[in-house]
Amino acid sequence: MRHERGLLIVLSGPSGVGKGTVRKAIFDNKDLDLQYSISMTTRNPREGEVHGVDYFFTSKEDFKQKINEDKFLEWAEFVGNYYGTPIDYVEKTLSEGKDIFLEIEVQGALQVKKAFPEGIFIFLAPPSMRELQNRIVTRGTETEDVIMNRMNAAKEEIEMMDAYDYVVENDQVDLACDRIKAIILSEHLKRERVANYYKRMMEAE
Ligand SMILES: Nc1nc2c(ncn2[C@@H]2O[C@H](COP(=O)(O)OP(=O)(O)O)[C@@H](O)[C@H]2O)c(=O)[nH]1
Ligand SMILES: Nc1ncnc2c1ncn2[C@@H]1O[C@H](COP(=O)(O)OP(=O)(O)O)[C@@H](O)[C@H]1O
Repeated sequence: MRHERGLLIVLSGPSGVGKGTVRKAIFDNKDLDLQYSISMTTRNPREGEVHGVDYFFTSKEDFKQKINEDKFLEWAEFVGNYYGTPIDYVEKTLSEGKDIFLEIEVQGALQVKKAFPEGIFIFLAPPSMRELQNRIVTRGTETEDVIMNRMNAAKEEIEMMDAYDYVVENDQVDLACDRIKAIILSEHLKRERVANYYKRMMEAE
């Protein structure tokens, strides 16, 4: 049958918009059966972050070696650090027919789109630039310099919104979470309908 592989879902958007928060809400909600792709990064762990849960933390040397060994589906340099999606787990999950969920920044999402045009690309957008800045400042994990760099990156990232299949506003976490759930469920229905129709059509006289 067609479409027996799982769905690849990419949630992307500017730093501070609430990707991590919304992603956690989606995973806490048991309506969807998704596997999370844990990224590798060279940035230092923040307080409370756990290796192998939030990220695989590594050195720049090790990261570069893995780039050369083609271990990443995509990777990007973002405000001075490397971030990448280990390819093996993505491939394994999809081939088992399970859905995989990636939370990555915009350059990486565009690379994934080239490799997996059938993926579902969701851009999480802030209600306003002022609110975006508020959220990064309120989170309190970055210095003023880093916040400025991230705000500059955000302006460029927001320009890439058109390349996505869906734009979801993160005004309230539970609403954004519901919208994303609705997108994933309807993509499932769409694929099932196409697959069933295809089967019926091929079996019919
Ligand atoms: N391209 C790419 N971006 C990633 C990956 N993992 C995380 N990111 C993104 O890198 C950016 C910085 O991440 P991080 O330092 O954790 O900051 P935060 O997301 O703002 O809390 C965010 O936009 C993440 O979504 C990855 O594997 N690949
Ligand atoms: N809908 C929302 N309304 C208000 N604050 C939010 C919302 N979503 C996330 N936040 C807050 O904004 C900050 C950045 O969220 P985070 O999930 O770390 O963003 P990202 O992963 O995109 O960088 C956090 O302090 C988070 O609690």
